[in-house]
Amino acid sequence: MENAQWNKPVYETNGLNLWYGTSHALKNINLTIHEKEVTAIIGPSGCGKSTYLKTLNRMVELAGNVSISGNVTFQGDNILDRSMPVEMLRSKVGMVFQKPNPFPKSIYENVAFGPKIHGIKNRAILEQVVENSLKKAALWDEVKDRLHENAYGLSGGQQQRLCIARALAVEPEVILMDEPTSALDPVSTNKVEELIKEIKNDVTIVIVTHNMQQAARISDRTAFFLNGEVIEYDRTSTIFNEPADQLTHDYINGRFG
Ligand SMILES: Nc1ncnc2c1ncn2[C@@H]1O[C@H](COP(=O)(O)OP(=O)(O)OP(=O)(O)O)[C@@H](O)[C@H]1O
Repeated sequence: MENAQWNKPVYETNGLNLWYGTSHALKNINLTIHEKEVTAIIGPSGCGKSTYLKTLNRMVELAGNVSISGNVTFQGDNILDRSMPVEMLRSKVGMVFQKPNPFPKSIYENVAFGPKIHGIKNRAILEQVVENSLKKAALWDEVKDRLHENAYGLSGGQQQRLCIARALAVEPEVILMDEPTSALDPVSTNKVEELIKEIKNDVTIVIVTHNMQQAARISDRTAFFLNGEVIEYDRTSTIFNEPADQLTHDYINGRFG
């Protein structure tokens, strides 16, 4: 069942424009991300999905030569304001990438890393955080007897769930996911989808996906991007069953993209 219609806004994007050099990648984006919902971002390759996602934690600036106008507020603060400390933002907003990227450390150390950075030193507390995070990421049973083995020994699907556990360990408000299952087999994909449905009780999720069935299965709202613009943004059931825009209809039905 979808969440209530008006969950509290977490992010509010107003009149966002972004250029890489002279290339206009995001055009007048207006989008509200609601708390404890899964918001899917869909659209053809190159339409600006990842750029928008990476604006939400200001990672996009790492590309260099990026200029931005407009407003993106996170919990009421404009994150594009230079005075907003990016570390504070990133401590509340985790990210999971297309390719699992565990650290070359043990499973335990991967999950304990963030809490340690945040100052937790007590071993018993750390052990509890690691266990809870791995349980939330539906990985505990598979790794509880090998916590001190290198994370690279896990399968790709397990590594991706470990990365989700690592993100959850710092109790973020939001997790941004950039095509988190595109490198995984169907069984692992299913596990990650189930876990996304589970963790949205605790955390807001924004997910970029090329897989429209996935967007339909797991998200509450869907934004359809095309050529740097949001063509339509609505409840997922509306986008997939009765979209307002012909372009959305055509994309959903595989006519292009
Ligand atoms: N670092 C960069 N420098 C210059 N242009 C970039 C950079 N990153 C992305 N772009 C361009 O910005 C546009 C949007 O790219 P983006 O990666 O956001 O699209 P996307 O919808 O996520 O695509 P895909 O589905 O293929 O990952 C594209 O035209 C892309 O070539």
